[in-house]
Amino acid sequence: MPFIRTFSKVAKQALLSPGCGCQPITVAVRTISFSPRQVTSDASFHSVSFSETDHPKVLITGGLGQLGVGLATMLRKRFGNNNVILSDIRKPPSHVFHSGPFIYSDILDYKNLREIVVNNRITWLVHYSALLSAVGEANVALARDVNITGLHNVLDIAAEHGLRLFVPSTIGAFGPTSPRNPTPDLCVQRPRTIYGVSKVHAELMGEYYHHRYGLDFRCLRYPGIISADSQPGGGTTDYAVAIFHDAVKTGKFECNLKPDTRLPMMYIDDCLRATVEMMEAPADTLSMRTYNINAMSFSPEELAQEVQKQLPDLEVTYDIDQVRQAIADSWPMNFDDSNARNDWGWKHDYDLPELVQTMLNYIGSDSRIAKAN
Ligand SMILES: NC(=O)c1ccc[n+]([C@@H]2O[C@H](COP(=O)([O-])OP(=O)(O)OC[C@H]3O[C@@H](n4cnc5c(N)ncnc54)[C@H](O)[C@@H]3O)[C@@H](O)[C@H]2O)c1
Ligand SMILES: C[C@@H](O)[C@H](N)C(=O)O
Repeated sequence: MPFIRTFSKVAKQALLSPGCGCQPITVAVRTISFSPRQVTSDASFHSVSFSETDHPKVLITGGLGQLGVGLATMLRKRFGNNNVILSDIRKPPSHVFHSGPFIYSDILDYKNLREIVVNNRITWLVHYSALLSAVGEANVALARDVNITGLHNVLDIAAEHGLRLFVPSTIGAFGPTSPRNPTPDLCVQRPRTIYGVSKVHAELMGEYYHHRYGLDFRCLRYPGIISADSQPGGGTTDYAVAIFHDAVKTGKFECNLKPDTRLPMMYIDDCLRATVEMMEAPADTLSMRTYNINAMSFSPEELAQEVQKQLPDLEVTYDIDQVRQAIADSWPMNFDDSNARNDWGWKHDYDLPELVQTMLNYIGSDSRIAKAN
């Protein structure tokens, strides 16, 4: 029986301050027989007494995807290398493995995840594991397991151990009946992908645990994220990363979305900074627990034109992927993030020209180094 059903009392507000966690990473060696899903009805959440001056001890699930390594780098600079643990089910590349603590964690393995949280005195959990929109449609059963069952494990462990929990949502949490231009925080959400359905579920479950049990749940709906040094994991917005690599390497790009498909987008540095800012925001500044964040909106032809200002010889052709196109046509065109801006001061740094310049500088210098070696 899920532990949530066994609680008769509403737990007190989970502690809001970031917690301490200065121990070196602990390898899981014990088998724990006690399950928090079987606690008795008079149980209450841990009352964690951390000093305000101590750093949080952070665990990032699904950390080897497009966003996790960058977030770990940012958090490690802020809180210290040993206070941020990356985890995933994949083998980390050598530079990631040697840059700070890494641990194997399958979010579908509840006991293992709980053991990692306990043994390492985790206080913040950033839950990045997911199957994105296009790969989710290709494997609905796996997406349902990872995105929904995995989330249940994370929620229960976060609630039981008084963690601050960040779960990203997405523009994909909206659907064809949502207002698309712009899309506000609160409106109809009837997505038509398993990815979107699982993210609406995550938003609602996180907010429910917050109101019912005091879980410090925080959620941002990210737009499509664009990064130079990490590859996207199979989404609908991936074209906006691929164009830069192809433009620099071959001077040609074949786009899988129609030229006028407008979607909200953001450079990775803005996305990761927003995540840290929202995690650090005092609870009383958060009038909601799930916020839209945005930076820019553009279509493939507008992005191509901006890239062609720097690389005029770039040739762009279109070969439409019907699955991705149908998904994109149901998503927001512009995202209204005024609540994030008003409540906790969200402000993006990168618009389209800065994004293009930054991406080309990064990928261009990378390819010059590769050619020189
Ligand atoms: N990248 C974007 O454009 C974007 C936009 C909106 C929201 N998001 C959200 O941000 C989060 C991170 O996105 P990303 O782009 O880094 O995703 P990604 O697909 O690149 O990485 C996801 C990671 O999850 C891991 N994973 C899969 N199954 C797992 C399991 N059973 N246990 C543990 N890990 C598992 C994968 O190995 C992978 O490394 C996701 O929740 C995603 O929905 C991303
Ligand atoms: C938008 C986002 O959630 C992801 N990049 C996708 O396209 O699936």
